[in-house]
Amino acid sequence: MTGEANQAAPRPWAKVAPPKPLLLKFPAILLSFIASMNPTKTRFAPSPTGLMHIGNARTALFSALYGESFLLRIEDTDAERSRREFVDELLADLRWMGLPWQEGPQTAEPGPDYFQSRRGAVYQRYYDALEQNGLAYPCFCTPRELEISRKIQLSSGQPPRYTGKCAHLNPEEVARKRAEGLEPTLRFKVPKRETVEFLDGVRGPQKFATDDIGDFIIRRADGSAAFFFCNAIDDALMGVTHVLRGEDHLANTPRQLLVLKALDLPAPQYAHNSLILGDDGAPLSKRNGSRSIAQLREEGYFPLALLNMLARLGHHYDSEDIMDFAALKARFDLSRLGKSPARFDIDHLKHWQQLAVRSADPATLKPWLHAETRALVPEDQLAAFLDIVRSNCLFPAEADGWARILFADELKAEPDMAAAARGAGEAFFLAALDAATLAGADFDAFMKALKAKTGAKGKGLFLPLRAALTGRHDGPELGALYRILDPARLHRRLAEFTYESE
Ligand SMILES: Nc1ncnc2c1ncn2[C@@H]1O[C@H](COP(=O)(O)OP(=O)(O)OP(=O)(O)O)[C@@H](O)[C@H]1O
Ligand SMILES: [Zn+2]
Repeated sequence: MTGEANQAAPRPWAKVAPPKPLLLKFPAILLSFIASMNPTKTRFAPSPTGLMHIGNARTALFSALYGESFLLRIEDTDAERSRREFVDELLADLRWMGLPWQEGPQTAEPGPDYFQSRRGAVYQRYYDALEQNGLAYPCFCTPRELEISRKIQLSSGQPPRYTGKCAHLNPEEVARKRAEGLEPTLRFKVPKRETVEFLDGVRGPQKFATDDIGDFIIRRADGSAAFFFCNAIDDALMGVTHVLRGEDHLANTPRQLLVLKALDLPAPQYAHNSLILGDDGAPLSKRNGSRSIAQLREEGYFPLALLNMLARLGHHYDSEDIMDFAALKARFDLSRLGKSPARFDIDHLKHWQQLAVRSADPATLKPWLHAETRALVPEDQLAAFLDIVRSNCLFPAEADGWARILFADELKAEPDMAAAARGAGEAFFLAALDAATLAGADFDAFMKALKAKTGAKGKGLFLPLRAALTGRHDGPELGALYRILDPARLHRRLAEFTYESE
């Protein structure tokens, strides 16, 4: 492995070691040891609050590409927005993309190992440890009080952050407020006048002053764990060595490093990728209804196309060839990640889709077709039809269109194509019928005979034939059409214009 992220992160802020909670000291040492023995372990930790979009998918892919082992964790502490069906969709999307996770849930049934909503008891041990060591305190401030304080700070030109008001409550005051039935949040006490530094695998050295970070909530009033806390704790407990995630989390990292340091837990190395932007220039987000992976899957995109597009979105490969997951993984290099935001362009995805369709074998292509399409195509014509699909279609719906043209009787011609056929005249099609009868399955012989009889060439030869046989401008080469059409149907289509042109 190469790349900046594998160098030890400098931690000059670790000058004064915090009091080590005895209860947790031994496991922490053990965890560091295990982490040092283990291979690079990455993770994807989505919240099941919507359908996975291309930004999430790229984060998952980069993590899977980089990690020697890859873990999946469901961050479902937001009870209001988290939904079981989104976990289902998420697992389906990752499986469809072919991203194998070595650790993580196999079903959407929440369990204590990889669903944060079920890990309250684990987190409680660490809350207790922080509180006992004076590193966290209950906060009874109401949302309204916090909002007023925020406004005051903003109006006096200060950045809004928690004032630390409740840090000064004595145990009696805390007990009294609790007795009144007030449910506090738990805040992490941020050390003063320190600097948090880390080496970001994408963005290089990072430095944050703790004085710019207000004491932040690590447990919500309803008892649920806040992101800063459970995300960091779980990475440590699960032995994650490298966190590849979106840049939206960069400012969270110093907070998470402070929590881990306070608990003497090992910190992973972080690499923050630029966000993927949509057409409107805003980052893709579950909240703004960005195009979902499920939607792409339904439209018939191949996972291989998506993987190849995503792997090149903000990451450079020397080869422009389509590669499978293993090849993408072998050539993935953290130092080739770009710092500027990448824009999702559907045409790039279509480019890879075209390569994926072209290179797909029958075993991949056949189930990709709609069931109705498969029902239309005679078994002995399937291979020839798949060849037509490979060079003419991007999606199953397009393949279905061609199956209807080639294997069903009714033909809906584009208006100008019907005119083009009629324009060629009765004599042309009578000659074509004769030539077809003479040549049988031999397309070259058919063309030769038709040319000889009519003197037509170039567009004047091809266009009326294409018009009569398919009713469409574009499509498979004429020879392929000629060979795949049932002779009786071919003759009927040519004969059609021997009457109409009168
Ligand atoms: N537009 C984006 N581009 C790249 N990565 C993204 C983008 N949006 C989110 N991510 C990353 O996807 C991972 C999972 O994030 P999460 O499940 O919170 O999704 P989200 O789209 O940010 O959701 P929400 O809209 O609820 O904030 C995180 O690592 C996050 O940084
Ligand atoms: Zn408070």
